[in-house]
Amino acid sequence: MSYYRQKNNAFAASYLDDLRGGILACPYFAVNNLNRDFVDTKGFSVVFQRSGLETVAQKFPFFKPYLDLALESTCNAFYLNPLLLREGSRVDPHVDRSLRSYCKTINPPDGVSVLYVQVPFALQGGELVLRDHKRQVGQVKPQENLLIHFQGDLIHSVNAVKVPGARLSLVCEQYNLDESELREIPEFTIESRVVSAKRSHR
Ligand SMILES: O=C(O)CCC(=O)C(=O)O
Ligand SMILES: [Fe+2]
Repeated sequence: MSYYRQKNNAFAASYLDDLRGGILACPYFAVNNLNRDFVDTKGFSVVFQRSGLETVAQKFPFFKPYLDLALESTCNAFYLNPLLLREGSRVDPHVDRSLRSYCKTINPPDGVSVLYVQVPFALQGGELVLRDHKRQVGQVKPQENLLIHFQGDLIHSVNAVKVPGARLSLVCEQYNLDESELREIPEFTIESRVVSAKRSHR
C-alpha cells in the first residue's frame, strides 16, 4: 500500500466555507487538550463509534459531508478533531493513537484523513511531514480543500507555521477495532477544554 493518497478540490467551495464557519463558531473550540506534541494549537475532539455517526451528524451538521466522503467502510471507531495552527504553532513527531485514553492496548489507526479547511495566503512552513521509521515518505504542503489520507502507523509532524493567518485542518483517525476494544470506546463523546472547565466548576 502507498503511504498516502490525496485528493485536490475535494468539496464544493461553499461547503468549505460552511465547515470553517461551523468549526470557528463552535462553543467547544478552545486551546487544545491534545498532548504536549501540539504546541500552541486550538481545537476539540469528537470520539465516536460507527453506531454514533448519526448523533455526530445531528450535533455537528457541518461535519456530515466530510464524514460521508472521508470515512472508510472498514473502520468502526473514530477520533475527529478540527485543529487550528497560527504563526509559530507546530505539531511535534507523533503517531496518532488518541483512542488510547479509552483502551490502553489499542493499535494505531488504520488510516488518518486530513482536510485543509483554511490555509494562510503564501503559506511558509506548516507542511505535514510523514515518516516510516526514520525515512521520510511524504511532505504535504497544505492547500485549501486538499483531502489527504495516510497510513495510520506513520510518524508525522507539522512544521512550524512561519506566516500570519490561520491553518485549519480537520483530522479523523480511523480505527478498525475488535469487539472487546470497541466496547471501551464511547458511542459518542466530545473532548474539549470547555467541557472539562465546565465540569470542574461543579
Ligand atoms: O493538520 C495536519 O496536517 C495534521 C495534524 C495532526 O497530525 C493531528 O491532528 O494529529
Ligand atoms: Fe497526528
